Amino acid sequence: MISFVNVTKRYPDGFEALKNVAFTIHSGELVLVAGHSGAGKSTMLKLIAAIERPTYGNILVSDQNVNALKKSMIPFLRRSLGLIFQDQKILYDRNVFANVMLPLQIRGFQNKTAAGRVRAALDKVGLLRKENAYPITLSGGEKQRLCIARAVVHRPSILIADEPTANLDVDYAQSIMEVFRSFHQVGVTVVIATHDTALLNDNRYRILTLNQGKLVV
Ligand SMILES: Nc1ncnc2c1ncn2[C@@H]1O[C@H](COP(=O)(O)OP(=O)(O)OP(=O)(O)O)[C@@H](O)[C@H]1O
Repeated sequence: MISFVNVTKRYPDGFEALKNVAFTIHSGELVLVAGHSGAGKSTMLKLIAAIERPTYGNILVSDQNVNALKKSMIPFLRRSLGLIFQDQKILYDRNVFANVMLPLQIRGFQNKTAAGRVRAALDKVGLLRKENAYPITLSGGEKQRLCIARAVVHRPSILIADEPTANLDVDYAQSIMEVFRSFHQVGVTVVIATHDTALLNDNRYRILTLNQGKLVV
């Protein structure tokens, strides 16, 4: 579960990106976050992951009060999260397998266990055939799948994605959404910020809409 209780985020320059925002996303839900450019979508996702901290209000993620977390506890919060942000770099000097392996190596997994998990993650996103490929040879959609595989390889219960279908054509965007839906179907909570009108017109999804930092109700 993710809960925002009257959350305001003011950046150091004084700009209020979120104003008194309150909502709850229940475990296992798939929710889209919509709004104009600058509405505060990325800020909302960064607050969930404690990449940014709120100025006022409380944020609960899986029963943890994120604002009360000491810096040293943030890695424990992140273990339950899979993050797909635009600025996460793919390593071009390693193949697909090694890119997805990296988060597990950092967490100290044994190679054999880790290799099984990497292949399971690549299989889920449809990239198993490309495990030896170098990222330079992948299409935009395949690179996005690589980022998703890397985000889910430690089996998080919550997936957070910022504009995961940006710059992809309609067919690729739909297939990326299928990947997110498949995680949702096995009980993962999925939160996706998007501008994608095709997605936002799909009435299967609950949508949280932001307008100038306020939640539209
Ligand atoms: N570190 C920061 N310092 C100051 N202002 C910031 C910072 N990060 C974001 N902002 C401002 O906060 C507002 C909301 O930004 P945010 O990135 O959350 O919007 P967004 O809805 O994700 O926009 P987009 O769709 O263009 O990505 C914007 O006006 C942005 O300029």
